[in-house]
Amino acid sequence: MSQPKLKIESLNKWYGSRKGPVHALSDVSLELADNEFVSLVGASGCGKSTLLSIVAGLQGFDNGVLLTDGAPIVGPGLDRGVVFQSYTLLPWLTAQQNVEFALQAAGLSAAECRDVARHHINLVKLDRFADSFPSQLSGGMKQRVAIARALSYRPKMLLMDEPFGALDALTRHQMQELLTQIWEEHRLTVLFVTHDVEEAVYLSDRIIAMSINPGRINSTFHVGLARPRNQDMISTPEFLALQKEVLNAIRAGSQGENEH
Ligand SMILES: Nc1ncnc2c1ncn2[C@@H]1O[C@H](COP(=O)(O)OP(=O)(O)OP(=O)(O)O)[C@@H](O)[C@H]1O
Repeated sequence: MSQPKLKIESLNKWYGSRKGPVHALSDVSLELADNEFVSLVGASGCGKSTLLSIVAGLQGFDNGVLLTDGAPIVGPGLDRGVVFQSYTLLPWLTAQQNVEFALQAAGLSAAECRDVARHHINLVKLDRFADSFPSQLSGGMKQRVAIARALSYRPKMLLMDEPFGALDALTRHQMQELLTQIWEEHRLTVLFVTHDVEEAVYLSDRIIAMSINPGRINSTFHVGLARPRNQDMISTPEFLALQKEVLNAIRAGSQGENEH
């Protein structure tokens, strides 16, 4: 049997705080298959961002197992692209240059950087805005640049923390369409954090609902909706029933064990 793309086993993470230790992740175990799209949902503070940043290698954990393709994750790497809610673009560089900058760090020549960056700017449909600076771009466009940048060094895994959380509803739907299209064409493993259950159902193969205090996995939902998906599916009984089930799980997990 092939290795899972991501394997998390009995992972624990504690933070120190003035009020005492916070058990941010308690015995979290999760596997992602190659090309699988998995969303993490749950009440604020259940550890979604912590888990994502640990997988990104941006912070460590106290104990447990964390492997990608069977190898331990010990820090950030080009095999994992990260997109956050805030756009994190360099304001003094154009859209094209922001992507080139990431590629220079990956060791490509100047000509390769230019070509690969242009290809990914086109992929996110920003051809006409390649030479615009972030201040000249809308929120959705800035997030397209961030996605182009994350995809440009061809990661095997895309880690996204509320990437569309700051966008208006229409732009958000457009970005969901774009992401689905890119994911269907290029196939990569995605771990996606969102507060929006509709978004999670629309995008995912699987949804992981987490509980708070301590942060842990409380339920898993397989999304059986056919692909390719379209926004019309959002009003079908099947979609709405799953959305309700996930919402109920989030509600049930929003009061911590430590608070009863
Ligand atoms: N740097 C830190 N120091 C201390 N405690 C932290 C730190 N970062 C997160 N926490 C705590 O760890 C728990 C999990 O936080 P985390 O941000 O991962 O949750 P989340 O589910 O992503 O929340 P949200 O949906 O609000 O972003 C919370 O109790 C939070 O207060």
